[in-house]
This record gives sequence, C-alpha cells and structure tokens, in this order.
Amino acid sequence: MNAVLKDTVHTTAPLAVRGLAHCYEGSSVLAGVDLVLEPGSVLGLIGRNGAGKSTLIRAMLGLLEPLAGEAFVFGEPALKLSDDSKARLAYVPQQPEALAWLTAQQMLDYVGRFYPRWDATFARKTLERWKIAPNKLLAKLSPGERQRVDLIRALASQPELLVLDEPAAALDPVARRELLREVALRAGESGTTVLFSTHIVSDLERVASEIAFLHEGRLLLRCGVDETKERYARLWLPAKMSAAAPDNSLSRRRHEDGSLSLVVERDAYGQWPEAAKLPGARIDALGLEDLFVEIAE
Ligand SMILES: Nc1ncnc2c1ncn2[C@@H]1O[C@H](COP(=O)(O)OP(=O)(O)OP(=O)(O)O)[C@@H](O)[C@H]1O
Repeated sequence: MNAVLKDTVHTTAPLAVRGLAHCYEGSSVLAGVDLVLEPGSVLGLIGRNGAGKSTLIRAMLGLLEPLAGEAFVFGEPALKLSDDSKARLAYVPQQPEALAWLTAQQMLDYVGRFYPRWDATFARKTLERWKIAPNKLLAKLSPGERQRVDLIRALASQPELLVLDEPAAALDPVARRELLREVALRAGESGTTVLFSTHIVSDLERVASEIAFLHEGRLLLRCGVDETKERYARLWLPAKMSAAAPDNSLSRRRHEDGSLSLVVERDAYGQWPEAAKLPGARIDALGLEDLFVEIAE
C-alpha cells in the first residue's frame, strides 16, 4: 500500500478503499477502485444503472467481501469493524428491508438503544413532520415512506459518517428537497462526512462538495463539484483535423460527417490539449449532466 494512503486510512479518513475489485458470476463489476473520503466532505457517487455503485458501497462498508482490495472505516478494516465504529456510522441501503414486522416507532426505539448519541426527539418529530404514522407496520408502508423511516433512523443516530445508497430513489420531489437540506445541514453544522450515490445530477449540484463518477468498474473522474465546469469541456474537431485528437480524452464520439467530439481535461498547467488551438477546433463548456452523458454513453 502506498505510504501516503496508508497514513490517511489508518489515522483520519472516515472511509478509504484501495484496489477494490469484485465480480459476479464471472462478470467484473469493480476493477480496482481507489477512494478516500476526507472528514467532513460530501461525496456524490454517480454512475449508470448497473455501474456498481451499490456493490462499491457495500464493499466499502464491509458488507460484502471483495475479490481483491482493502476497505477501511475510521481506519479499521471494514470486514472486522468494531462496535464502536459501527455506532459512528449510518448506512441506508437502496431498499431497506430490515425489521419489517415492527412499526416505525418500534423500529426506531429498538435501534436507538444501540446508538450512544441517539436523538429520540429528532426521530419522533421528523416522523411527524414527514407524515409517517408511527404505529403502522414497516411492511405496510410504501417504498418511499419506508425509505424515509430508514433515513430518520440513520440521521437520529447522529453519525460521523453517513452513507446513503440512492436515498432519493423512492422519494417525491418535496421529500427529496427536505432530505438534501437535512444532509447539507448535518455536513455544515456537525461536520458529518457523507457518501451518497445517485442518478440525479441536480442533487449532486445541490449538496455534494465532490463527485466521483463510476464507469465500467473504475472511478473515471473525481473532483470538486464547482471545479468540473472549469476542468472539463467538449472539444469538437472537424473531420480533416480528427487525426490531431488527443489520445487521453475521457470520451470520443465520431459524427456522421467525420467530425469528432471528445471530453477533454485541462492539464496540470490549466491548458486544454494542443488540438484545441487548431483553427476550426472548438471548445464548448459542459454542464454536469452533459458531462456524465458524454462520458457514460
Ligand atoms: N448478488 C448479485 N449477483 C449477481 N449479479 C449482481 C449481484 N448484485 C449486483 N449484480 C450485478 O452487478 C452489477 C452492478 O450492480 P450494482 O447494484 O452494484 O449497480 P448500481 O450502480 O448500484 O446500479 P443501480 O444504479 O441500478 O442501482 C449489475 O449488473 C448487477 O446486475
């Protein structure tokens, strides 16, 4: 393990993985993922359906043993996490299923016993505010309500590390806004570190400080949300100049007329690739959504 990463993972990083690889039934899903979350950061993990986001999250938290690589939570091996560390983290899976035979209130009361910083008042008030009947069985709640209860469970434990796998998947737009506001508040006021996966680019823009883009088992791009527009752009080259296209573009699309469009990145000196200076070449700014669509297609 490289020395810098080793230092970080064993001391400060709430979450760190190195070289994570996994496959299902012979098909590779993760192909050597390295990722370190700094304390207090809000990282949005984005990628297409089936890109491996849930698998990565589960492996990061030690809920799945990867074929290769290492995962650390608060510096401890994720597969052997102590009860102390477990109490400092909260994870909301994409489809919460646990304890479905309890009512929402019973589940929260039960789970609360395991968390030293459990905020029962927050749990009660948020159930009320989010209009969830406390005495209804979890099994009888709609998927969106169920997801909300699980989010309340996660937030009421006042975690240092909050991991949300597509938290907005079953939420209506109002609930989504409320959740994002709550997440931003926790990150801003309590310094909670947050990792959340999503398909919704506007959610990333609203709350994430950084984004990581998972594509074909690798993290293709990792940078500050505000930085992306500055750092990446679409380079368009007419057909007669396509031979000048840089080799290291993030994506490359050839159009019917032979012209090329590529997603390119500024170099260490802030310069676009040389080809951008050719007469007839054009650099277009890319919004986050366009950037993802260009790369993921
Ligand atoms: N237990 C499993 N057995 C076999 N294949 C699996 C299993 N879990 C996931 N997969 C496959 O691995 C790939 C990645 O799945 P994963 O759920 O990690 O993706 P994702 O990025 O979270 O997708 P989505 O955005 O649709 O939720 C998919 O092709 C999926 O079908």
